[in-house]
Amino acid sequence: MMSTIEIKNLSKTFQRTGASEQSAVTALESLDLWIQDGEFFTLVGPSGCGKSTLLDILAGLSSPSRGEVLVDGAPISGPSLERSVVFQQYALFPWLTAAANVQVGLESQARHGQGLNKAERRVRAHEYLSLVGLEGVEAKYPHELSGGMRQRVAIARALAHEPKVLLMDEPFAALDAQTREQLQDLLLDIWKRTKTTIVFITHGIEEAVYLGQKVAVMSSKPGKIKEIVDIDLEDRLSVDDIRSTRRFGEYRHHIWTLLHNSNQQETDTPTGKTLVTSGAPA
Ligand SMILES: Nc1ncnc2c1ncn2[C@@H]1O[C@H](COP(=O)(O)OP(=O)(O)OP(=O)(O)O)[C@@H](O)[C@H]1O
Repeated sequence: MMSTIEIKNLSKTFQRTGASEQSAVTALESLDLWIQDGEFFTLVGPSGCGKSTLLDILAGLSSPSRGEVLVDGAPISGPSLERSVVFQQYALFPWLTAAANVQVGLESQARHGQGLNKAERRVRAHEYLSLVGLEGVEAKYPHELSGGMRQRVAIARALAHEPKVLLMDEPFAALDAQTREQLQDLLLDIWKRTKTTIVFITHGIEEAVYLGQKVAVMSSKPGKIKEIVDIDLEDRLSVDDIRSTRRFGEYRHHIWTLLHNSNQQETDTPTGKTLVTSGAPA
């Protein structure tokens, strides 16, 4: 089967120029990952381990120092509407209405002759605002919306042109706990409906376990994948309060242990299954 994203031997080094000398920071070192088509893949790791660097490379905003990243077999050569990004801060255009913000990617497609006409774009924006639970806010400007609503608009905008991959860099970190949980459920619901491949970065172990089919645990200095944990839980949306179940707690604890014990070589898995230690398929 064709994988959507293959990361092979990826390294990223930043040059730093100080007052007297040049130094290099290795943000990512020899990373291998394989993210399947339609997978919900979460990444957790300590601050500075290279999560955003990896996402920027996947987005085509930054290029690898070594190694390669392939999407459906083709190397990434720059940003593309096939890979949408949602950042922590609501990167909406303040001078555009919610509907116009959602249409930004659609207009870009139309300029390249592949898109919808104006009336179709308006309908599509309405559809995607409804999908994120924001019917009726089409004409509102970002400053008239709450933080959670703005992030919903950002998700609608990222999805409206139907990308293959959704890249999310701590998208819910700035929200209050209740809104965050609502948007987690909304995202799971959208993922189930659209089967878009999602790569989701978070600081939150619980968030990673709740959302991910796989959780990649990173270690820092230099940034590496420490372990990939397969999360074998029921459909989160069909179980009441899955976060309180024993199994959920075991996954959370296992990942917590990985993050807090950087010298640890092996750990037992919550389910007794063998953990995958590299992202590459066997
Ligand atoms: N443009 C840059 N120039 C120099 N160093 C950089 C640059 N971008 C990132 N780094 C360094 O690379 C390392 C990884 O940074 P990155 O932002 O990817 O980490 P992160 O895991 O996303 O951190 P956080 O969780 O705090 O957002 C850090 O040491 C950082 O200082």
